[in-house]
Amino acid sequence: MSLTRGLYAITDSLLLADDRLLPYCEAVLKGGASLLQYRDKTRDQARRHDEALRLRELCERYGAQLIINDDVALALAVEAHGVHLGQTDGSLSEARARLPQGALLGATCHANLELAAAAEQAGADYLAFGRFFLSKTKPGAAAAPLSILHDAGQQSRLPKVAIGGVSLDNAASLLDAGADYLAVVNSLFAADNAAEVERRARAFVELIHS
Ligand SMILES: Cc1ncc(COP(=O)(O)OP(=O)(O)O)c(N)n1
Ligand SMILES: Cc1ncsc1CCOP(=O)(O)O
Ligand SMILES: [Mg+2]
Repeated sequence: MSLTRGLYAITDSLLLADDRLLPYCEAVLKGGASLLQYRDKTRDQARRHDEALRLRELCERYGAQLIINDDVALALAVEAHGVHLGQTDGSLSEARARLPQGALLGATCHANLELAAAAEQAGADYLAFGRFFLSKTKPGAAAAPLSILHDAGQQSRLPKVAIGGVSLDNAASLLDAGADYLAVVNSLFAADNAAEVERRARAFVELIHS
């Protein structure tokens, strides 16, 4: 399935503790998210494998794609739809070579067009830029200007993902600046119940397709 535009939900092990992972992820998928990233920084390999497998099954039920953050081996083990790698997560070209044909490879490019060009050269399927707004999930992430989205579009035809503090209040500014996907953690998952998560996902998706 090729990438176009949409909502890219990213999990967070703190916000999704206490058995919230599956129901809240199902809620974003019901709300129309097309990409779901499993982002878990713990070292509990057995739990990570189990959760990733369940999320892959869930994504398949909703016609969405599961992307594994940081970990090519886990993506291969659970037959995920793809992997997202940052600048310190290993070689993109090696990941490309290890992944099966058709698997998605995403790359963090911060606010740097040279990183974007290198990622494209290495075989990335999308380019992620940010953080654009203050992020509760990753408060130390370096700021990126909205103009990087426009500039990246001049250089590449690959889909551009915007990340960092994305909310329903600022989403339109990112879409206007050229974002194809909105990658969101806190504004989706910091919610009291799954119905609210679904409502927020639906609102993002409506904005993206309006
Ligand atoms: C879609 C998307 N964009 C950027 C990131 C950040 O990746 P990275 O820089 O490797 O930081 P961590 O997420 O691993 O802390 C991402 N995960 N997803
Ligand atoms: C992983 C990552 N990389 C840059 S900001 C960020 C976190 C995004 O989470 P939130 O949507 O809560 O700001
Ligand atoms: Mg990473």
